[in-house]
This record gives sequence, C-alpha cells and structure tokens, in this order.
Amino acid sequence: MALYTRVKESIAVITLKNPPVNALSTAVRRGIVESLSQALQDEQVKAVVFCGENNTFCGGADIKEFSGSMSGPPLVPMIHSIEASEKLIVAAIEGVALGGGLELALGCHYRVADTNARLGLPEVTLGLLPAAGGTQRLPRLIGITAALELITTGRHISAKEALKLGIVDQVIEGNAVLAAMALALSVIGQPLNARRLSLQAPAWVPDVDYVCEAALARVKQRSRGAMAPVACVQAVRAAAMLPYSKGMEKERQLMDMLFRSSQARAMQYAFFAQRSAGKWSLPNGAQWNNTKARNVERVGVIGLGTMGQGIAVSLVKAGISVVAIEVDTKQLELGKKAVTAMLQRYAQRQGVSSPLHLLKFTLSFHQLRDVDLVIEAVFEDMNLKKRVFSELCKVLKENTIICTNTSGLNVDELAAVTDRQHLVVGMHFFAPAHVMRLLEVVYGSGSSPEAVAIAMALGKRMQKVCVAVGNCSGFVGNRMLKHYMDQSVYLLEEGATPEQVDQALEEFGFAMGIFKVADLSGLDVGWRVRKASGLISPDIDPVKPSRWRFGRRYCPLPDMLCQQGRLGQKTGHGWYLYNSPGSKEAKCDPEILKFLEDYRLKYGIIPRRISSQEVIERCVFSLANEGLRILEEGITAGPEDIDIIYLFGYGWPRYRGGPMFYAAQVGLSVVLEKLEHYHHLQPDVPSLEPSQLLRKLVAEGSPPIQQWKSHIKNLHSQL
Ligand SMILES: CCCCCCCCCCCCC/C=C/C(=O)SCCNC(=O)CCNC(=O)[C@H](O)C(C)(C)COP(=O)(O)OP(=O)(O)OC[C@H]1O[C@@H](n2cnc3c(N)ncnc32)[C@H](O)[C@@H]1OP(=O)(O)O
Repeated sequence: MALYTRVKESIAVITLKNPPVNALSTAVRRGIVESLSQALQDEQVKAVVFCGENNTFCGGADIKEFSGSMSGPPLVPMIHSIEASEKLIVAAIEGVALGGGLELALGCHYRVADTNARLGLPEVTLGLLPAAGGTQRLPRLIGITAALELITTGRHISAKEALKLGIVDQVIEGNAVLAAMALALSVIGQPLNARRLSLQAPAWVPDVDYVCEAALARVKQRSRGAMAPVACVQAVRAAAMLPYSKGMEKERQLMDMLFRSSQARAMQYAFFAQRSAGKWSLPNGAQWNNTKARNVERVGVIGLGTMGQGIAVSLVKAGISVVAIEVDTKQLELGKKAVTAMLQRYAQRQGVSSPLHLLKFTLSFHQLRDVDLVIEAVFEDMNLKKRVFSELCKVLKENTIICTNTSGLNVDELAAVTDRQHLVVGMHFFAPAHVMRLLEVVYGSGSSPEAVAIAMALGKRMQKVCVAVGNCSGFVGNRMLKHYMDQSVYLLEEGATPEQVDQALEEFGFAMGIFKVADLSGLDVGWRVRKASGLISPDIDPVKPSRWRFGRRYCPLPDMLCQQGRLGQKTGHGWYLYNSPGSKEAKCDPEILKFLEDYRLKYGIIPRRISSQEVIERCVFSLANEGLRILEEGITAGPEDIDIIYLFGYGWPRYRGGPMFYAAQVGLSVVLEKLEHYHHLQPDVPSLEPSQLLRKLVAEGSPPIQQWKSHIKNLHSQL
C-alpha cells in the first residue's frame, strides 16, 4: 500500500509501504494511484514527495507477481500520470531505487538521494527490460551510451555515480525526505516541462548505429544466447531513433516477447533460488533462523598456494584479520608477495586505503592460538590434511572452528583425527577464490549446527553465495560434474571431436566447453584424483589401456594425454593447441584428431556423426540425473541449492535456471525417456540409469520444481 500524509507548507508525502523492499505490488500501485489523485485534488497541496518506508525507496516491480495473472493499475500509465502532473513531484531516494523503483523516480520531476542509496535498472538480470519507460526516459536523461551500459548490465550504482551521470539532482548526507521537501519548496512555481523526460530528446550521439552495434557485440560476447540484453539494446536504440510514444510501443513489444519467454522464467527462478539457498537447513532440523552464529574476527589460513592466497584476500577484503601460515620461508615469501599485490591492486581500484594491516604472515602454528576459525588450504591430500588437523588441535582455542578447503575429500574422515568433530566443517571454495562467488559449506555427520551457521555467515561476509551441502564424494558440484565429464569423453571415443562437443555446450550457453575448461584447470588435476581412487594402477597396459574399470565403462583418453605431457594451457597443449605454455587461445590440434582416429582404430570403434542434440542430452541429462540422486539422498535441502551451485560455480547459463530447473523445463518425462534410451545403449554406465526420484516425480505427474521438496520428503519417509 501507500501512505498519504499532508505535511507543512503545502507538501504531501506519499510513502510506499511493502516490506522489506517496498516492491510495487498491486496494493502499492493502487495506493500510489489513490494517493496521487488525493494530492492532485487537494488545492492546498503544491508539491508531492515520494519516498519509501524504512529508509528504502523501492526495489522495483514485485517479482513474485510475474508468475501470476497481473492485476491492478499498470505501471506505465501510473508513472506517466506522475510525470504529467501539474503539481511538482520529487522522489526522495533512500536505500534502493531499482527497476520499476527507479523508473518511478524517473517519472518524478526531481530526484534527491542520500549518500548510501543504490540505483539501477537490473531487469536484464531477470530476463526482462525496464518496461515502465526506463528504456525511453533514461537515455533522454543521461545519453544513449551511459544508458546502454546501465540497462544492459543491470549494474547497481552509488548515489555519487548517479549524481555524476545526472540521474539524481542532489545527494545529501542525512534525511533525503526532508531534503526533497526543501528542494520542492525552492523550485515550486518553476515550469515543469523541462523536467518531464518524455518531452526531451535524447542527448545527440554522432553515430547511433555504431554505438548500438558495439553494445550489441558486447552483450552477445558477455552473455551468449541471452535474449534480454539484446532486447535492451533494441529498446534504447528506439529511444534514440523514434519519438517517445513510438519508443514506448517498441519497449512494450519487446517486453511482451521477453515476459513470456522461458529465459525470463528461468532467471526469475534463479533470483528466488539464490535467496532460498541462503535459508539453509540441515536434515536434523537446524536452520538459518534457529541457529545463532558467533562472530568471527580473526581467521587462520593454512597454506598460501593459489587457493590459500584467494581465501586470504577475500577475508581481508571483508575486514577480517588473517594469520597466514606456510611451511617454509620461500613459500611464505611467495604467498605474501602474491596476496599483498592482489590487495594493493584492489585498494587502488576501489580508491580505499590498503587493508594490509589486517594480515600477518608466519611459519609458526602458535600464532593461531587466538583465532576464531581456521581454513586449511593445503594440497588436496588426505594424509597431509590429517597431519595439519592434528597439529591444529594442539594450539587452537577449544572453541575454534576448523574448516577444510577441499573439493571433495571426506570431511568426516578428517574430523575424526581431531578432538572436536562438532567444530569441523568443509568450505569448498572455487578457484580463483577471491573472484569466484560460490562456496559449498559442507557439514559432516558430526558438524554442529552452530559451526555450519558460523561458516555460512563468514562466507556471506566474504561476499560469497553459500550453499550448505552434505558430505559425499565430490560434494554436490564435482560429484555431478563427473558424470557430465564422463559422457563428454565417451563422445570422443564414439566419433566427436573436442571442438564439436565444446561448440554444442557453448551454444547451449555454457561460458566455456568442457574440454576448454579441462585445459584451463590442468588435466593433471583429474589424473591425480583417478590415481588416488585406484582407477589407474601399474598393472594397466600402457599401450592399450582397458576401457573398463571395476566392471564399468572407463575412457582412458584423458590419462593417455597426461602420459604424453599434454596437461592443458600450462604446457601449451592439452585437448587443444596453444601458441605457448600459459597462453589462452585454444586452437584445434590436428595431432589430437589423429590421436583420436588412431585410438578408435586400435579399439575397433567405428566413428559416427554425433549431433549437438546428443551432446547436450548425454552431458546435461546425466548431470541432472546425478542431481536428482543427490536430492534423493538428502545431500542438499532442495533443487534450488543445486541450481545455485551450477549457476555460480560452473558457468551454467543463468537463462537456463540451473540443471534441475532445466530438467523440469524440458519435461521430466522427456529426461526419463532419454536416460532410459542412453542407458540401454550404455548398460555399463550405471550413472545413466534414471534415478529413483526421477521415476517417482514422473509417476506423480511431474510436479513443478517448487513442489519437489515435499515429494522428496515423502520419498525419505518411505525409505
Ligand atoms: C503477457 C504479456 C505481459 C507483458 C507485460 C507485462 C509487464 C508487467 C510488468 C511491468 C514491469 C515493468 C518493469 C519493471 C520491472 C522490475 O522492476 S523487475 C524488478 C527489478 N528489481 C530488482 O531486480 C531488485 C531485486 N532485489 C534485489 O536486488 C535485492 O533484493 C535488494 C533490493 C538489493 C535487497 O537486497 P538484500 O538486502 O540483500 O535483501 P534480499 O535478501 O535480496 O531481499 C529481501 C527480500 O525481498 C525480496 N525481494 C527483493 N526484491 C524484490 C522484488 N522486486 N519483488 C519481490 N520481492 C523482492 C527477496 O526475495 C527477499 O525475500 P525473502 O527471501 O522472502 O526474504
């Protein structure tokens, strides 16, 4: 709703009320229309100030309403009537003015923001465009180039930047509502036409086509296959080329197309899934709102390799003191140099003072005696980690939380060597840890809810998107990835090339195909894991290694590449060829094609043409099938958690929602049918066998993804 208040000196204040972000729900829009009409009818009122309750102007249209039938006063005419008002209207922006919230403010004649306010048009991140006149008014206010940048990225900007761009007229420290009233009183009576953005022409640009083409190329490169950024460019281009009313028609047409699209549904799902992952819960009933997290101020980081460096940087950026430990002076100096350089670059870029005083580098475990939490980030070796854990127990305070940064080792096995299993938690960071947003927080069988709460809260402070997951080999992301990778190498055996597979995956929307990712991470990473798990042993024929291990299909191609020293980008060749070791541009390598041909010949495999559809079905459906198994086992609380892991950690295209959402969108019965088909053809690949949950969900009529949780609960109660 909206609250109408008459205040002194002929000003009316309209306060948006819809906690927590005053989204423009039906009731709020109705309240605005009624309040505005009241203000316009009241002869004593000469000016109106719009503001939001609880120091929050407005978080935009109510996203929850997008999935239902929209009712109540529509935004476009409502904002038009604000702009057309004969009485002066000022927006007082506190907190946020985002999406429809900023569009409402753009309809006002003046805008005042407080210093902490954030503004933006993030509709593109929901698969939409600013269709309440935003694509037409903003270019008229700040020019085509700046508007294109803001609208196509959806970036939130500070009040200071908004002032510089000309989006707001004043930035004040203190009460924006009082400042808006003062501004209103100072300009009452001045003509308003110059303040009505729809009446202005956009700032002249010498070559609109060139600017828009360049923006189009940028968005296509940044978010391959996404419709919304392209539509945003088209709408802004219309603002430059057409009169306002025609531009609004174009905006409307483009919005109609986006609004109905599966991409918009996927991105809106992703918005809520991210928030749902933050509301973690454990199988024992402990959850985010019934478990208190004690504060963490000092953290120890053990190991300053690539992961340890990134973790230390993220902690310091969050204002947390760090004691960083290495085994010898040389490693310590190397780590110190790298961490210091990263933090100095960060301070320079942000224009803040360097936070180096928060860091302490040492060789001594005794320096850890006061820390609240440690993150062990040594080499991925169980025995080494166990030794570190035992040493830690000798020096740490009795309530210090011990976290292991591992990408898949057994957290319970590690916890067992300590005297405090309840305080041990896994923290799986993704490389580079100061850049990647995802953090899997792994609870072991003995982890206390408080320890999980502390790790989740710390991750959040480090600006990570945290997902609580149970302890299983590879946790969620890597466990699922294994099946996706297996299928990709089987496809090579059967006739595909690395480029074909990667092209199909990139056309699907992945930022990078699987073979390019493998080359980037280093092929020896998986090789080490396979050796440790007994899949590679000395008795395997080095010339013609078996294609079966432990009775299951196995593809020795990645091992054979490693044996040849082809470890990926770092050696200048892997699945692709690179100009030199460390260079990034992947080129097709005729040697690999020959190697694959020889391999097929050696094993008597007759190559066949493989379609992109088959690549996607086999790679993606096997990934989703494993996700369903993870849900079945209760490793995550719901499908949203899995999707968030894939969106933030594995380059899954946001406009496809995540592997679980994608499976639901394609149709669970289709996924089941395809998996049955491929499993029939590959009976020695047990992971292709449709999961019990998939069969159950299909049998129960393929309920919407939001209802899966209750079906999983029933499944658990039957087991
Ligand atoms: C059939 C053809 C029809 C075609 C045409 C139809 C057109 C109809 C529509 C016209 C629309 C016009 C264009 C306008 C579009 C929009 O405005 S879209 C929305 C744009 N706004 C955003 O994207 C902002 C989203 N929110 C945020 O970024 C953040 O929430 C925040 C505001 C910055 C606050 O962050 P933080 O403090 O970290 O809190 P959160 O946890 O993120 O959020 C708190 C709770 O609030 C919920 N929420 C936030 N924003 C919205 C919103 N806009 N709508 C609904 N709900 C919102 C969020 O989900 C959290 O909820 P809980 O988890 O339940 O606590």
